[in-house]
Parts: sequence; structure tokens; C-alpha cells
Amino acid sequence: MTAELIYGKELAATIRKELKQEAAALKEQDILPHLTVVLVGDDPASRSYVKGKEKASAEIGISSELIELPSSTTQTELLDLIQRLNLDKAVNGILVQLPLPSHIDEQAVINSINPEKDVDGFHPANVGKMMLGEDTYYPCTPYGIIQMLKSKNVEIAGKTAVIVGRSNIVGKPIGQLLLNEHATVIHTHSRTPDLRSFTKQADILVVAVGREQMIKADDIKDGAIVIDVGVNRNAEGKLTGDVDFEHAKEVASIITPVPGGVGPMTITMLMLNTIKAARRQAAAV
Ligand SMILES: Nc1nc2c(c(=O)[nH]1)N[C@@H](CN(C=O)c1ccc(C(=O)N[C@@H](CCC(=O)O)C(=O)O)cc1)CN2
Repeated sequence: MTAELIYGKELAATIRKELKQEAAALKEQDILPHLTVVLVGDDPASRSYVKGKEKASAEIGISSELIELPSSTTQTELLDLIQRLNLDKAVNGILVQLPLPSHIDEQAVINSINPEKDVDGFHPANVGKMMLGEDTYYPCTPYGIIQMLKSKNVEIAGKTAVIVGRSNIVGKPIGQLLLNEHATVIHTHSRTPDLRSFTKQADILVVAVGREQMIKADDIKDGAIVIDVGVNRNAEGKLTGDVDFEHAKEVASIITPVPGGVGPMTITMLMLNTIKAARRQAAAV
């Protein structure tokens, strides 16, 4: 059996078309969604992601602004900027690109964003709402994964989902979103002993560790759905995931490639959250 592939790139293109129509409908009501992205430092990957965010915004009809700050920026300076953006009525969404330089406390920065403008869904108020199953801004990569599963009509309820990785951006929230969809969720990570005994139970296996070839075909249950969130550069400089894709695709029923799998959904879900923010803020006036 060779697995069916889910290309996030294709689904993202479809969703972006719908978002473009939504943005046009908002424009008719004089609502212009606006996203401000803050980039601190000169990490090349972060720079390429924020460029992708600007490009997607322009394509959909979202106004966007990139504020670039040097890596020497102090935490106080960054918090002052966020305070100003929080008070600016023209700004619907604020995104601080992660990771931040090590002298800045990432969580303090996230906590300072007005939860109504937190289009990343990282603020504790939004994380709490997600845990309660309430409507809010959901973190973009996990939310994209749920859309990918739904696009293939995967029945999530009753499935055993195993998450490998416990980051605040992907591992923890994807477990919560799958639980909200009535999956039975097992969280594992790089220090879980006998990891295979857990991954082998997975009907849905989500891997988000950042370690090339971490999951082999032998770690996967026959017919499982495998979602690879890893982004690594191999010895030849080629982009690869956390899963040994070539062998895993012979065991899995559905699998996501890297690149072109989950990654492109992240920016698309950010666009969706930004339009939602503009709509919510306009309705609250
Ligand atoms: N504030 C945030 N910071 C970070 C987030 C986030 O959601 N919010 N996520 C990641 C980076 N990221 C977006 O910010 C992101 C990662 C990967 C991709 C993507 O499209 N990946 C492609 C490959 C791209 C390449 O060639 O390098 C793929 O997997 O196919 C988009 C966005 C960390 N920081």
C-alpha cells in the first residue's frame, strides 16, 4: 500500500481564494483587515516566513506592515511597541515572529499582546479558551492540521492520536484541538521511554520535534495517518521532516510531505485569523 498524500499547498490555495472573497466582502463594509508583523533580528528562516506572510496578505487583500527591529532591541522596547500596537485601532492582528533573541522573554512578550489582536493564538487567554472548547484564535499550524484532516474527511472522533513533541506552538495545541474533536490523545516527547510503544498505537500520528528521520516506518501502525510537522535541513541542505517519508508512505494510509505538507497551511490560517480579528473588532465597536 502506498499512502495518499495531503498537500497543504493545494488546500491552502483553495482556502486563500475563499479568504480573498471574504476580504472583498469586508471591504464593501469599509473594513480593511490589517496585520502587523514584528521581526526582531536577522534569522534567515524567520525573514523568509515573514515575507511569506506579507505576500499572502497582499494576495488576499489584507493590509500588512512589517516592523523590523535589530537583534539588540531590549525587551522593554519591544513591550513598548506592542503597547502602541495594542492601542492602535487600525491594527487588527499583531504577530511577533518567533523565535526571539535569547535575551528577550518570549512568554512576557506574548502575554503583552491584546488577546483580541493575538492572531497567533498564543496568549494564555486564547489558549485557555481553546482548552474550554470556545471559539477563539487557534494557533495556526495546529489549526491547519485540523483543516487538512477534515479536507480528507478523516473521522477524528474515537481515534487514538499520538503527538510526538510538546512545543507551545504545535505539540501542546494540536493535542488539545484533536481532543476537542473527540480523539483520545497521548502526548509524548523526546524523553519518552520506549516511544515506539506509543507511536504504534496511533491512528493519527503527529510528529513535531525537529529531528530528521526520528520516526521510521517500524514506528508506525499499518494504515495510520501521519502528519509530519518537522522542518529540518539534511546533510545535502535539502528540507526534510521528522519522518522517514520514503518508507513511512508504504505503511501509512495518509501522509504529509515536507516541504509542501503542513507548512503552507500555517500562513493561510494566520490570514484566516486576521480576517476573523477584523470582523470581531468591527462588530465590537
Ligand atoms: N509567531 C510565530 N512564529 C512562528 C510560527 C508561528 O506560527 N507564529 N511558526 C513557525 C514558522 N512559520 C511561521 O511563522 C512557518 C513555518 C513553515 C512554513 C512553511 O511554509 N514551510 C514550508 C517550507 C518552507 C521553506 O522552504 O523553508 C513547508 O513546510 O513546506 C511557513 C511558516 C515558527 N515561528
